Amino acid sequence: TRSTRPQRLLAAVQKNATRGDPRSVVSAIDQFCRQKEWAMNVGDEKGCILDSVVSETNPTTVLELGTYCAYSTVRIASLLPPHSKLITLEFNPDYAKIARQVIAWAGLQDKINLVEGASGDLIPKMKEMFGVNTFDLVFLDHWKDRYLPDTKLLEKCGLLRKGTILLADNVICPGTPDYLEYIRNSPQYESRYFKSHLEYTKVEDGLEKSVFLG
Ligand SMILES: CCCNc1ncnc2c1ncn2[C@@H]1O[C@H](/C=C/CNC(=O)c2cc(-c3ccc(F)cc3)cc(O)c2O)[C@H](C)[C@H]1O
Ligand SMILES: [Mg+2]
Repeated sequence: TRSTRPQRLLAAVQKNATRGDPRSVVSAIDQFCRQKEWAMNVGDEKGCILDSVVSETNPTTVLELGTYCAYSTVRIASLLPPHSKLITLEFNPDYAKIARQVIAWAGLQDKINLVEGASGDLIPKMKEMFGVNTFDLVFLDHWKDRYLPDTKLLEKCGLLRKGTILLADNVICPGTPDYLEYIRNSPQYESRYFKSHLEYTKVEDGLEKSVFLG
């Protein structure tokens, strides 16, 4: 049977990227998506904004919602200080399988915990599963209608602390209107919009960075 796009993306990584070199994995995926097949990775333009937020946050504990092919997973983990942890949640086993291989090619297995399952089920288990107290940074990039419920769940589970950063992809395209409305009007958050473009296109999109005020 015909291969899937994530399988072809992985093949491009294994062909064009250097084992153990996360930046070459990121470049290989961007090249594949620009030259061969579009895929819904945060991409190189928004990726630079992601890099700057990660670098200035210098997080010890990161949560990513929606791994897909692990493009942003690798991008984030490559910037983390030693002994820091990135937990990424992916409920589709086929994508998880591809993502694990991309992460392995980048040589970042020691910094990344990919957990298969739905965020709604796993977020309440973060403390018991990983001894996480609170997250320093959360990257939201899963189904767009799940950003708001999962943010409220993170609050309820006490996984956010004063200063925790939430960074949300696609707040314009495809759009996350209920999340934006909530986070921009809540006295518990200070938000800022970083205007950019939908990955590999000229369509407007952007990232919303929100600080939890506690
Ligand atoms: C109930 C489960 C919730 N909990 C969950 N728990 C765990 N994992 C979850 C959960 N919900 C989803 N996932 C996983 O995360 C991934 C899903 C990612 C979704 N991303 C988009 O839909 C998107 C679209 C466009 C786009 C823009 C313009 C276009 F024309 C076309 C496409 C661009 C973008 O940058 C985008 O990120 C993965 C596929 C999916 O298995
Ligand atoms: Mg996205």
